[in-house]
Amino acid sequence: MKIAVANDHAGFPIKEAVLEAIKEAGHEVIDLGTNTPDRVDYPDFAEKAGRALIAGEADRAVVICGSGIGVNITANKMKGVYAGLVSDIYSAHQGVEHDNMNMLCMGGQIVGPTLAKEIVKAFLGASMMDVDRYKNRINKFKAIETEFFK
Ligand SMILES: O=C(CO)[C@H](O)[C@H](O)COP(=O)(O)O
Repeated sequence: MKIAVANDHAGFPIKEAVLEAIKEAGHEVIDLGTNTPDRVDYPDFAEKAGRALIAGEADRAVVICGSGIGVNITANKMKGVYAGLVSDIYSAHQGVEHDNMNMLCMGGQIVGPTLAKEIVKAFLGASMMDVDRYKNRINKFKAIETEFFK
């Protein structure tokens, strides 16, 4: 898969670990920055990753700020982006299996590099499960998305 990666300055400290995990899992990185510790605004980077998903340039995305919250809120404003804030391995795969999460958000001030690598690998190794109740629930949140995202 092609995986978009975007982060702000506070996500930068775990970026290298994230890139390593993606490559070790056999996927291609689309690096959307930032690539220095200089202060930037997280919405600009969450938006880049969301646009890459929506345009079909990326299959999934990993986006990092200090807490993961700012990028998560931003990304979920974009129709077609299903972002989850994750700091544990179970949620990293369950979010894909049940909810078809296509963007993983993490906090570089919350999750260390070793855990971040395991989270990324769990996210990338997961697939949506073919279970009617999960598909029905996704259809329900997509109906809400359609109503509210004009
Ligand atoms: O976590 C974040 C948003 O949820 C940002 O990374 C954080 O707000 C950056 O703060 P600062 O500019 O003070 O370094």
